[in-house]
Amino acid sequence: MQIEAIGLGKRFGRDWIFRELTHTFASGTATALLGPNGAGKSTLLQVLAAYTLPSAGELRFTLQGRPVPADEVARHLGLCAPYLELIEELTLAELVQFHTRFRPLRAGLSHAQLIELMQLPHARHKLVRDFSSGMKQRVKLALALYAAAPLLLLDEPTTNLDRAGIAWYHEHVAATTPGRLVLVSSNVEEEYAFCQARLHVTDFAPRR
Ligand SMILES: Nc1ncnc2c1ncn2[C@@H]1O[C@H](COP(=O)(O)OP(=O)(O)OP(=O)(O)O)[C@@H](O)[C@H]1O
Repeated sequence: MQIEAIGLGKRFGRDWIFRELTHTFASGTATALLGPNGAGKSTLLQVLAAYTLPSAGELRFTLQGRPVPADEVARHLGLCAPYLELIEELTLAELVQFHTRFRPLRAGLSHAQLIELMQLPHARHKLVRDFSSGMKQRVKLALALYAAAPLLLLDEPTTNLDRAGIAWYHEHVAATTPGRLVLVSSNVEEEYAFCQARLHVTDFAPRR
């Protein structure tokens, strides 16, 4: 997947968050979207995911040389974000079953193997509601990382992870990101250190 942003802008009411953002996010690259709290990292990620409409400019999505309409981008992405809720009434096994019906796993990976990769086989029949926040984050990350999706979007990916969880994140990022277009919204260096490119949202902040 490649995303081309041309003169992209987003505003809420009268406040522009970013403006005149022109950038190509090339297939096979990982880019960190950086900036202080409130700079607009999550907003930019959501606009680039075609979750939120831009207020100005244009986005072009291309997959293997073919244009992808914005309303089809969701089918091609794995997303892990704090605002993405897990279905808490399901057990982990049920959640994986449900989620993978519309977001299949990469070829050859079974549900049981994914739950092993999460290091949660002991919790497979436990309600997600009763998971710790770190366990929930590992579930969210694994579902995104191991989705058969050419676009991977990670918003504050190490939220709620302890040291072991962060080591787990690094291991699975290394295993799953090559060849994909990856965008990481973050202000924690260790969660975006693997990214080859950096984009500072504040470089596109309008003058007030
Ligand atoms: N739906 C919305 N309506 C109005 N304002 C919004 C909305 N979503 C975000 N904002 C505003 O846009 C600005 C950028 O928010 P955003 O969450 O994108 O920043 P961020 O860089 O991801 O911040 P953080 O590091 O704190 O997560 C903030 O001022 C926020 O209040």
